[in-house]
Amino acid sequence: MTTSNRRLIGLSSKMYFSLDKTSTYTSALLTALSSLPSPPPVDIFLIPDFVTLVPTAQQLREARSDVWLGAQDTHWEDHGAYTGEVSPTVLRDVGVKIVEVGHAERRRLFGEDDDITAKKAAAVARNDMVPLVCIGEETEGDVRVAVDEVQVQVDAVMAAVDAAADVVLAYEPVWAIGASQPAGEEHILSVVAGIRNLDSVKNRPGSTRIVYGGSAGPGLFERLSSGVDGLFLGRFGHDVAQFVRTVKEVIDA
Ligand SMILES: O=C[C@H](O)COP(=O)(O)O
Repeated sequence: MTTSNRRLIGLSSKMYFSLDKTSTYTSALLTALSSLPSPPPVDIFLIPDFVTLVPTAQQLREARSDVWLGAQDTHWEDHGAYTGEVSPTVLRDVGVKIVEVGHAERRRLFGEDDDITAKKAAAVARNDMVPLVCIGEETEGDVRVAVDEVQVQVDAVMAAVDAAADVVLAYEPVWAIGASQPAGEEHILSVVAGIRNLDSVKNRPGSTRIVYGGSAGPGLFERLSSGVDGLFLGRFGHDVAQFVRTVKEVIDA
């Protein structure tokens, strides 16, 4: 796998979209992105739900798109008696390139801890996809406290993932997810600088890109571009025009 330091921006539809909505969203997105240079100067990813991965992969293939297909989760084993789970090998077969693990909603609602998140991240890298590891502190407050809380999450993942693999960390303060506005730029930049300075991050040979997520949308990236590698959008990317506007901002900042 080649390492990359390109900026990246993507969107997870979480469980908001119907089958039809994912299809119409993807078509509109591909049309809007066709005005960008090809290949685009940043990595762009789209993460629909599991059921729509196959038709979305087909849409991307038919459009010969450079947009990366992503998955919202994976199991940590490649095969076995794990009813209801999805294998990372199947995700790779479908054409998935980036897999989200450890999202705050998985941690809070489904009891996923750092150990499970680390095993999932390792499984993604082992199957030649990029782990998109969500990390973030629970409560709004001091930068030092946030970095200490996030360090435990990051160290667990980095101990499990091949040191040469590309990793993307999505810094998503839990208190800024689903909010009306993102965390303040000073807080984001300070915590991201603290993450980059962790031994488990700065000493690994593989690339570690850090994007910000949590009520991200248009108008944010120009304030973060000095220290952050991109954005991870949720609700504020549901409108294709708003998402593409944000993509352009990440390219131009
Ligand atoms: O997966 C994306 C993040 O959790 C952000 O979601 P949000 O922008 O809707 O708060």
